[in-house]
Amino acid sequence: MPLNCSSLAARVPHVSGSGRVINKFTPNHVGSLFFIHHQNPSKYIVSLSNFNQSCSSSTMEDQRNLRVAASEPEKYYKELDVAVRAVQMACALCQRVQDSLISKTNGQVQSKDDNSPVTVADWSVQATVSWLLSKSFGRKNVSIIAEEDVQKLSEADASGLLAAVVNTVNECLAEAPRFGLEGPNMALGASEVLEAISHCNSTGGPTGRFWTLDPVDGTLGFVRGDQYAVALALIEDGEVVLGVLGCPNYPMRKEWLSYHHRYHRIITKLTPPTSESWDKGFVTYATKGSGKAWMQPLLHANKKLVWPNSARPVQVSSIDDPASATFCEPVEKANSSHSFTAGLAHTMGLRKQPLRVYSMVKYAAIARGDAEIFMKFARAGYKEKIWDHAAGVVIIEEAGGVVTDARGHPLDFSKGIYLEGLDRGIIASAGAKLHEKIISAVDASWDSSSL
Ligand SMILES: Nc1ncnc2c1ncn2[C@@H]1O[C@H](COP(=O)(O)OS(=O)(=O)O)[C@@H](OP(=O)(O)O)[C@H]1O
Ligand SMILES: [Mg+2]
Ligand SMILES: [Mg+2]
Ligand SMILES: [Mg+2]
Repeated sequence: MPLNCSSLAARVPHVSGSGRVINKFTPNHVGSLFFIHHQNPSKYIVSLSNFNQSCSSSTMEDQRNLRVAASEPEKYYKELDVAVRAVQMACALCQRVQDSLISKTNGQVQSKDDNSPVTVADWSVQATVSWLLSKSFGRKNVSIIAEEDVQKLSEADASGLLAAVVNTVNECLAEAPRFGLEGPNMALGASEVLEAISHCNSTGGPTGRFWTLDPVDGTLGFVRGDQYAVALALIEDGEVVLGVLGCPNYPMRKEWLSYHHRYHRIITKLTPPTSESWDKGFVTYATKGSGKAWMQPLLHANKKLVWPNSARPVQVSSIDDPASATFCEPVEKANSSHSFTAGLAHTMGLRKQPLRVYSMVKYAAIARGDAEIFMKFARAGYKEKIWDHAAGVVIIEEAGGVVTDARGHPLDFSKGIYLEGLDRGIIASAGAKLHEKIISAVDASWDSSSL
């Protein structure tokens, strides 16, 4: 079989036509140069040996990468690959549901016991991702902690809601082949959908492996037509080892991030759909210890895109002067004290207005260099949940940033559902220098605060 771009691309999920040149193939390759991204070198090597081609590396660094890749296959490759595809599918699902929520306002938003909102999208994403992980890795090998449960869906008067969830899940899973995943042979029934949701009943802890999923983070933003995220992470022996964040409404012009509430209207009126797939939304991801974080466009946003999807690296901002830094925080005052962060901003000499954005999109904004600081100080007694942070933490760290609690201690994902022991609040920043300044500012003002 001749080695050419399409035959190799068919075997190597992340190959694209726009990466860095790392190899010349000789003697029989078709086309003079091949372009490849670096996040999957091990697969790449497998393909080369299958084809029995010789290759010459273009730089010393590439030769080193190739040797490393050949001797040490990338850990969590398969998990990352499935997780990225599943989050891509979840983003497609969410966009469909958000469009229908906004155009119809037909009451598909429910309230949970704590009065927080939940929608068809939250349950449907949880069922879909749970089903896809079980399909890919075997149900008994997959443990998941996720936000939603089936209680409300199982109530006697919830048959309409359950039917909407079942439809939404099946509509999404029918698209699985386009994302390179296997869907069900026939549409799932209500009991299978409920089973997939309630399979997410892991309690986490310090040993073993489990996934953590926030099917829709920032549900309030979601129902308001604004920012939200789909967050999936894998935790092994208490450490987040990979994270994937889908941010379907993230504008490629970062100034639009702060246009919340009016965002949806503006983005749909001012930017007609074009062939440019980067106008809005992406999936960002990283594997612990890789030193790289990636971002790829949403597949469904551009019907012309098929898997393998292309990715590009993301990096935190190099700004370390607070005067030029942008800080982001939750939109809702109830979720984080705006007055305390305003005081910190003043003390540190931050000049810019806070960027208030719903959901873990804030983590994505730091990872891709659109903001430098994220601060969250929840009211005393509120316990942060692991699914609200796990994916964002590993992505920021691999993009070059720092995430700790507001005392400077790492977040502890080994204690079950909650980030037990979290001190004061959460700080993420683009680098150690900025980070230290924030922790010092918190130290200086904590005792006089009412938190
Ligand atoms: N009282 C209180 N204090 C602190 N945090 C809370 C609180 N209530 C909820 N939550 C969690 O906040 C998640 C959304 O967080 P955000 O940072 O995006 O806040 S905001 O929506 O921008 O205000 C939100 O996630 P989702 O439920 O997935 O939307 C909640 O897990
Ligand atoms: Mg959440
Ligand atoms: Mg949620
Ligand atoms: Mg919620």
